[in-house]
Amino acid sequence: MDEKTPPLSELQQHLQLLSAKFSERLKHELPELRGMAQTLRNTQDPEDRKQLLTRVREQLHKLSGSAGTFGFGTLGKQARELELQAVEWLEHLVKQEQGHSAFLDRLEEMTQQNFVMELNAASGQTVTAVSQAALDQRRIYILEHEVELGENLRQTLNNFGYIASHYASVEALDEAIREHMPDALIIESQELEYAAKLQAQRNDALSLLVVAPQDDFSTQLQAVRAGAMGFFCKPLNFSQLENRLERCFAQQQGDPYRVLIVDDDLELAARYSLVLRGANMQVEIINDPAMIFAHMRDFNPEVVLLDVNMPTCKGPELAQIIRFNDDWLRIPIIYLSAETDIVRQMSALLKAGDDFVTKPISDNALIATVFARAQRARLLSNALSRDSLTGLLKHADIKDQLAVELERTQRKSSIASVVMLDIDHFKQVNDNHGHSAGDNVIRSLANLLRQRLRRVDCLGRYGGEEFLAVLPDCDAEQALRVLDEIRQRFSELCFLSKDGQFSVTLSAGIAMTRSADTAGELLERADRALYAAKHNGRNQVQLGG
Ligand SMILES: Nc1nc2c(ncn2[C@@H]2O[C@H](COP(=O)(O)OP(=O)(O)OP(=O)(O)O)[C@@H](O)[C@H]2O)c(=O)[nH]1
Repeated sequence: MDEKTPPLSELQQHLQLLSAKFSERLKHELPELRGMAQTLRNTQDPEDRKQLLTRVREQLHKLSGSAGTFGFGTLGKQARELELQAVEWLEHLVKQEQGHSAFLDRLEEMTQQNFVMELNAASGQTVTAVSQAALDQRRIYILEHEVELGENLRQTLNNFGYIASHYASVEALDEAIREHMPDALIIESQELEYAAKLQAQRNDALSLLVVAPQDDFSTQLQAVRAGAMGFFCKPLNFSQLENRLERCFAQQQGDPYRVLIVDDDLELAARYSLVLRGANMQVEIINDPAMIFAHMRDFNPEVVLLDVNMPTCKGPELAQIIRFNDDWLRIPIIYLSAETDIVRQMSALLKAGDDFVTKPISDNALIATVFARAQRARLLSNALSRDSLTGLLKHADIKDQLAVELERTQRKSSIASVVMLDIDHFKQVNDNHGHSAGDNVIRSLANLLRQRLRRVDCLGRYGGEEFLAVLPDCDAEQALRVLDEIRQRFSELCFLSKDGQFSVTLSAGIAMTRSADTAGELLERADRALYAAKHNGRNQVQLGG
């Protein structure tokens, strides 16, 4: 049930539709409760009363958790108070038979009221929508008076997959900006005044990189005051500059957090999902806890939201099942429950799980809780699984991804391409230009791959100068085309070392998931294709048999 984030107005409409659906549900649920209250009045047998009262309490518990979320705050509060009384009554069933008549009066009274949707109160929790930036290709403007340098930089950034434009004067840049705002601006330090003015006119900060003839303190301070995110001295190191751009964009817009909701209440789950999608998160819902494994594997959530009271399996039980699997230890589990008893909350958390959110929860509180958990989970996961030089997955993690993807293609009868890439004669790069120039080349290839491949593709640093990419739903022809384009662009990149400029090439081998039963076999095939590419003269892509 993974859907794209709808626009805000559409989202609000969806939310209202769900509240209307919930209101329809109340038309059955409230009379049902009233019926139970009346039966309770006439039931004398203590065992029957206990059973009935337990059902009433469960029903009240559900109502107290959901009504407020759908805008029926008063009903939610009343249900909560009655639930607490029902609990009390259940605990002292034998001793205290008198007080319950007042309880039943209040219960019947509640079910007869005509509750109105308190929309204003509910939408006091306005859903914060984060705009979905055009992620595919970033527009970069360069203001550089030295035409040759500006053009070279433009060409290099285009090779990385950006749409770069070069301007040789502030006037020309200003005209372009009036037409279309760029995602980032690279500007010379003598034009910082213009950059500062531009920043002051915007609500959100523009990614600004400053190029200066020297790195003195006062120019850098000026750059910081203009809102610069990077400062570079001439002669320009293009790959360092590109790397900084990449970091700026990664900070601005990461992939949406993935959230899995497990709740047997369809409408409530749909509501949470809409609210989180409105905050640019990707959400899947499951109503049957037994489906958990497939969703954990395929969707790979960064946060799991668990209802506590589900008929077939309690939330803490499901949390314990999730914790049986070491691969899912990093994923935070948040319980969503109308349970306010701190002792019972603690006991659930002691079994498994990381946090407790009490229903009804405001939209903004839900977003904030999930966001904070997801952010931390991603940071932790990146720190553990990402290679520090390139930010790509480490050897073991990309191999894990390969196994996951192979299993998925086998289950769904789909295909994926697996690519092994290696930089040609890399030892010579190190020997001729130094280790740090070599590191720059590795980082640049990682950035280029990130830019040119899709977000669904998995990328890892397999070895020193060797990379592994897994491209889901990508046939051999597409893989060949895209890899050959990457090869071509990489060969056109111009690197700088103390001894001058140089360029480098790469070789790649592709294997198709269909051709192998195991991840090991696939890697072997891709490696053989890479070997063939090297053997045939390098700077080429080969498709394995
Ligand atoms: N700068 C840098 N060099 C690395 C890193 N990891 C591995 N290397 C170097 O990469 C070089 C790999 O060289 P080889 O495997 O002999 O192959 P090659 O020179 O690339 O030649 P072919 O693959 O046959 O085209 C070695 O010199 C390693 O020291 C790294 O993180 N940074």
